[in-house]
Amino acid sequence: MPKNTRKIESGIETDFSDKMSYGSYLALDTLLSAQQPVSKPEHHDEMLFIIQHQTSELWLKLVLHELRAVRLYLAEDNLRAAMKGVARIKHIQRSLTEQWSVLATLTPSEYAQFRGDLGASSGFQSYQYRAVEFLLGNKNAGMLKVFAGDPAAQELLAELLESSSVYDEFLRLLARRGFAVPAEILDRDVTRAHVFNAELVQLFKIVYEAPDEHWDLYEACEELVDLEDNFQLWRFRHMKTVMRTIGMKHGTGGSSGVGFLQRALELTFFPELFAVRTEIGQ
Ligand code: HEM
Ligand SMILES: N[C@@H](CC(=O)c1ccccc1NC=O)C(=O)O
Repeated sequence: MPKNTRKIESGIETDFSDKMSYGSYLALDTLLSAQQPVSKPEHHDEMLFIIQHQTSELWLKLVLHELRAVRLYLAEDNLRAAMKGVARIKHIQRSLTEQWSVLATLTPSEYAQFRGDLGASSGFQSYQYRAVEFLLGNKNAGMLKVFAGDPAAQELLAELLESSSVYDEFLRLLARRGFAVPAEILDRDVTRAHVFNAELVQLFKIVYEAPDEHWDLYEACEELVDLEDNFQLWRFRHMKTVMRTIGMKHGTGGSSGVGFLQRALELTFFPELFAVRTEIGQ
C-alpha cells in the first residue's frame, strides 16, 4: 500500500446492481438535482442561498414530524415520550439558528446581484415554517391565502389550523392531572392564536413553587420555555441577517422588511410560562 493511504478492505461492498445503495436509499439523484439557480448568468453565491433554504426546509420537515408526535404523546398522557421529542427538536432548532452564520457570509453586494431574480418569492411563503408556528399555537387563518396556488400546502395548513396545538394538548393534560384549567381555555376556538390567561399563571405557580411534587410537569414547562426561547433566537438571527444583507429595503414578499420581522419577535406561544417567573418567590 502507498503511504498515507487506507486499504479498502476485501469485504467492502462494491456491486450494487441488485442491492440498495447509499444513493438509492437517500434518493440522492432527486435531492442533488434540486439546486437550480435562476440567475443569468448564474451568480456564484446563489448556490449558498438555495442550499441554506433547502437544508432549513429539511430540518423543518423533521421538526414538524416530531411536533406531531409530541402533540399525540401529550394527548395520551405520555409526558416522558413527549419530552424526548422536544429534546430532539431543541437540538434541531440550535442547528437551524447556528446556520445563520453561513448565510451571513453573503454580503449585500453579492446578494444584490441576484436578488432581482428572486421576483416575489420569499420565506414568507414557507408552508412548513407556518405549519410549525400553527402547531406551536401561533394560529393565523390569514396565512392560508398565500397558498391558494398550492392546494396540498393549503390543506396541510387548514388541518393544523383546525386542530389543537402542542400547548392546547399540554393544558388539557394539566386539566386531567387535576389542575383547574379554565373552561374557556379547554373549549377555546383552536383556529385562533392562544391569548394570555392570568388564571393559567396561577396554575403554573403551583407547579413552580413545589417542583418536587410536580416534577414531570415542572420539567415539561421548562422544556416548552426552551422551545419558545429557541424559536425566538431563530427569528432574531433571521431579522439581524436580513438587516445586514438588505438594510431597510422592503421584502420581496411585499412586507416592510426588517420592521415586519421585528414585530414577529413580539409573538409568543406560551405567555403564561414566561409570566409565572414574575410570580415566583412572591
Ligand atoms: C439573505 C437572506 C434573507 C433575507 C434578505 C430574507 C428576508 C426576508 C424578509 C424581508 C422577510 C419578510 C417577508 C417579505 O416581505 O419578503 C422574510 C420572511 C421570512 N423568511 Fe427570510 N430572508 C432571508 C433568508 C431566509 C432563510 C435562510 C430562511 C429559512 C427558511 C428564511 C425564512 C423566512 C420565513 C419563514 C419568513 C416569514 C417570517 C414571518 O412570517 O415572520 N429567510 N425574509
Ligand atoms: N425576502 C427576501 C428574499 C428571500 O430571502 C427569499 C427569496 C426566495 C426564497 C426564500 C427567501 N428567503 C427568505 O425570505 C428579500 O426581500 O430579499
